[in-house]
Amino acid sequence: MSRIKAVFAKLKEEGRKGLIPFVTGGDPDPGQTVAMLHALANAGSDVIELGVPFSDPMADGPVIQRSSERALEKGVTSRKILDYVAEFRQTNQHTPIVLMGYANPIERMGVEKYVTEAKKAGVDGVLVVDYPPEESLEFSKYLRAAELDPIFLLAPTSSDERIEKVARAASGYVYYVSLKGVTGAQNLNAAEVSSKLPTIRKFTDVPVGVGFGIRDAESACRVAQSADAVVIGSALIQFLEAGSPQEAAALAGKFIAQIRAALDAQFGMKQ
Ligand SMILES: O=P(O)(O)OC[C@@H](O)[C@@H](O)c1c[nH]c2ccccc12
Repeated sequence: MSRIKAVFAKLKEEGRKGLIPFVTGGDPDPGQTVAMLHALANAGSDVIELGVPFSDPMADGPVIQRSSERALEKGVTSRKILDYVAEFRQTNQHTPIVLMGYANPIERMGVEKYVTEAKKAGVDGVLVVDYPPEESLEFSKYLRAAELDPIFLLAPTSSDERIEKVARAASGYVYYVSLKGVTGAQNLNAAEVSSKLPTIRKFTDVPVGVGFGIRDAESACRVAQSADAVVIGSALIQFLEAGSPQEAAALAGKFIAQIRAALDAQFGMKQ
């Protein structure tokens, strides 16, 4: 069973909700990234989304754009991201890692090689923002052959037909984008999210993770009423920006631990 599948099966059994932080690999300090991954895992993250920095991240708002730029300035490449994962895996074999990125850096390495190297490093899933399922048949084929989960995005604008197609191709989890906009947007509407999820669930049993605009324990708990997992990126990165790069691991753990506690207090696990 894939690590992602195992994590969601356990959450379901316990009646708990998944917590998925997003950080850009190499930001704020490449020397801190592996420690940060461990801190996120130890604070109760169920899956970690690790961003591959890219110069033109069109789905991202200013916070993640800045994060990506900082990492690029420090020379963080796709290869280095894979090395961080491999180092993390030496002592953590249970927390799934999903690589988040754009097609260009992957194509630069070569799609097949990228998948082989990702598998070797201990990656569990890959989300490529500009690879919708119909344009990434070859890529998905390589991922499946390597037993990596292709993670796809659905959005409020997705038609029922599209939802069906993506839901059927999904494994690991489906990523439902909560709003029309970019990462870090402020107009989250949990009621709107919950009205869309039954359409996705009609076509698949794969868990649904929801992200975009979740900023704190309160918004995480509201979205978790209907989602299987919540994704938090920009708010975490902003929190890290307020501290020094050397403290990044400790701060990331602190931020995620309080959201973990709020979710567990409300869903399933008795304190
Ligand atoms: O930043 P937010 O609003 O908390 O949303 C999560 C998001 O950052 C993360 O999942 C992500 C980062 N880059 C992306 C690109 C596309 C889809 C999702 C993402």
